[in-house]
Amino acid sequence: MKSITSSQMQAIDINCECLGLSRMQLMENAGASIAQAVRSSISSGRVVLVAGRGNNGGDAFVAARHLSSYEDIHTQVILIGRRSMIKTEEALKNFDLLKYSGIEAMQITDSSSLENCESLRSADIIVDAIFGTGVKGSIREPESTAIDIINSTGSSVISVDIPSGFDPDGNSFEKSIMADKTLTFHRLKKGLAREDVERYTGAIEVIDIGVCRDAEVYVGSGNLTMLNRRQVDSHKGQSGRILVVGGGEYFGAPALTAMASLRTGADIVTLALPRGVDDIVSAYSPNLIVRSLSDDRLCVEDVPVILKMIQSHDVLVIGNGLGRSDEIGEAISMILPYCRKVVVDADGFAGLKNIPVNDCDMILTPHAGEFSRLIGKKPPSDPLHRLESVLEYSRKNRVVTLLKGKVDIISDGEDVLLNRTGNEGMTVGGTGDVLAGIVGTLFAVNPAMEAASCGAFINGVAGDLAFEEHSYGLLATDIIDRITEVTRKEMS
Ligand SMILES: NC(=O)C1=CN([C@@H]2O[C@H](COP(=O)(O)OP(=O)(O)OC[C@H]3O[C@@H](n4cnc5c(N)ncnc54)[C@H](O)[C@@H]3O)[C@@H](O)[C@H]2O)[C@H](O)CC1
Ligand SMILES: [K+]
Repeated sequence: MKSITSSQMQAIDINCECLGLSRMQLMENAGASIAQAVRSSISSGRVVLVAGRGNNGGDAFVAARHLSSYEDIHTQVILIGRRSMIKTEEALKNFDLLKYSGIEAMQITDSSSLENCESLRSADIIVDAIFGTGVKGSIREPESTAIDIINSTGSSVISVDIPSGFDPDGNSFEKSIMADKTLTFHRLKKGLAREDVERYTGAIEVIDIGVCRDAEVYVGSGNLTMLNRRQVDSHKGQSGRILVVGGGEYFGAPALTAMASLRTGADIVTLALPRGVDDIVSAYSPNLIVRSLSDDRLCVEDVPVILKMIQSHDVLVIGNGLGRSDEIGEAISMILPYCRKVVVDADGFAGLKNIPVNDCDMILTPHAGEFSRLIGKKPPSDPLHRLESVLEYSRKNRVVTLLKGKVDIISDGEDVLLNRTGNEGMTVGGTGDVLAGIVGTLFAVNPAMEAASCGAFINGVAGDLAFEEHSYGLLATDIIDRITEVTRKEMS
């Protein structure tokens, strides 16, 4: 069964919110499913729900409200902390609803009051909702003692989402609740997919909480929360040194790629350009560092110089405006095997005859015509088969493919994401060059799949902002001008 990380789950949460499905609604579904699970375990008896101060606890407050309507079940809530310490609005709202269901929650700030808590020891079921995917670092008090006490009661324990203390992503952890059952929401969390977890989780059940499909299938603002951010104390070069190898046939393409890369936050963008376009691009913007190649087109003689430059850059973006010839294709195929991270776009595909199967991390950004040349046939027109051909190509060649279209398809050979930002005004020349620059900068500090999918999203949103002002008259430079508006809003 597909498992996801806690940050992927958080991204889905945010994407749901953007689509209009609130955390409150998801919490209500989560809590109701906990109550349902308790009810199917016991028809009568004493249930104690031990809640933390985050949304894991919020789920338990909802469950308690649902259980309170069953007279033969005595429901008690213990909050580890005070009401004023509850972290989220939706958890607080559900805490405050408890009193209207006749439930008086105990508020514990000192673990000693848990030591002699008779109701914990005599509970038929304890619901563990101290924390779920939000656990960070070593377990503090009184949560730490709460975990020990719950584990010592011998009561049947149902854990909400994740046994409290257990690491959701499969990293090491110091202590955890030992549950008899774990109800995890929406998708199996990566840490729960491991072999040896039964002693902590007990039986695992994946509970549907009504997440809308698009929140997971389409790239959204939530996905951008997974991007690594520039550190406050970062120094020059830490946010990405990008080398653009392009131009020759055109000078505009590599210049657009380079400016987009800078606008996305790269520290340094160097262009290696054939003679003739080098001077034009140098004059285009003082922000660009231009190194001249040997001739008016990329050629094999340039390879040693480029390989040397690659050593001092994080990502190579190659192809924009290069033109096509056997010599250019040969030079590219001599460069690619020595790259750590490379974005191949436009005329760069000529060098991909036999993709170098090495530890090179590669993102390809073809449009439909370029993709059909890569796979040797026209890509299927129906969405599902088109998606499968991108998945298959990416898996076989161990690359991330961003197939551009009305709906972009992004795959790393395992997962597939779709991007539907952007508009028909973006068919104007140069938008692909801008995308390659955005993806290149993100790739410097993020995994390829995140860089490609979020790059497509940012490029499209910037294009939508440009369309609002310029409609079908929008230019690629208008998109570049709006990149920071998108990244400031989405990545601050
Ligand atoms: N779409 C979904 O999957 C839904 C998930 N829900 C539930 O929400 C939690 C995640 O909630 P969050 O508020 O992000 O964090 P937690 O409640 O898991 O924990 C935060 C809570 O715990 C405290 N804390 C964190 N680390 C420590 C520590 N080392 N020591 C002590 N205390 C710690 C922190 O201070 C906070 O108070 C998810 O698991 C689901 O259960 C939604 O309710 C429904 C949708
Ligand atoms: K839990």
